[in-house]
Amino acid sequence: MKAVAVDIDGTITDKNRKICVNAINALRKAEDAGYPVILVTGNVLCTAKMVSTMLGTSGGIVCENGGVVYTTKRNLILGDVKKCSPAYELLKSQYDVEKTEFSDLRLSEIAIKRTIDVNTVKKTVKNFDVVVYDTKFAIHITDPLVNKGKSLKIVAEDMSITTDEILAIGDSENDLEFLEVAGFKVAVSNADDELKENTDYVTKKAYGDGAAEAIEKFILNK
Ligand SMILES: O=C(O)COP(=O)(O)O
Ligand SMILES: [Mg+2]
Repeated sequence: MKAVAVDIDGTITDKNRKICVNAINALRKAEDAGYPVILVTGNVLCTAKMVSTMLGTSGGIVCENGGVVYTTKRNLILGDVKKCSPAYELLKSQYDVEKTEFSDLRLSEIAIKRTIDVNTVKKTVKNFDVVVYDTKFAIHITDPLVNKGKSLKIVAEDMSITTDEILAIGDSENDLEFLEVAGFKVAVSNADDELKENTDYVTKKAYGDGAAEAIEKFILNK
């Protein structure tokens, strides 16, 4: 492996999005050992960039579920939010939905609070050209042409590595695509069943402690 790619919410944090100290330490040690860390998240760029700065990660950043890519070589908006708006407007006309905070900073997709069942969202917008993810922290209405996996490939290219040289760690359905392209796939123990069924390793510990467990086991203690 040459790099580590981690989801943020539910993977290096706890269930309330509070970052886990063990995950911070493991990520710092991975960087110090020469394994750049890539953040791959549904969060907006300014949130992800601040997490990257505070963690000291040196790999690129995939945000908005692949809709936005940030590397030392380029900053790309790949998702088309114009595909997502009509779906959101229909939802809003039928249900009491609310965008997540800082929605004006979201460039390539629309994220709403989990005040509505995700299956109701998926049913309501089924005729629109969108993909809906429930990350357990928000519901995202996204451009089907982008996802975390496709954008991780762009980041890997800018880092002169291939995605099969990356160890990837995630917790929910919006992580499926980036784990799929990674060389070693890890689901934390709190992950969705669908993610756990498609991985090389499921951690014994949950949330950020699980991410730390996998980094120590497969990167630091190799
Ligand atoms: O933005 C979200 O809803 C979840 O973010 P994540 O992809 O880092 O888990
Ligand atoms: Mg997550």
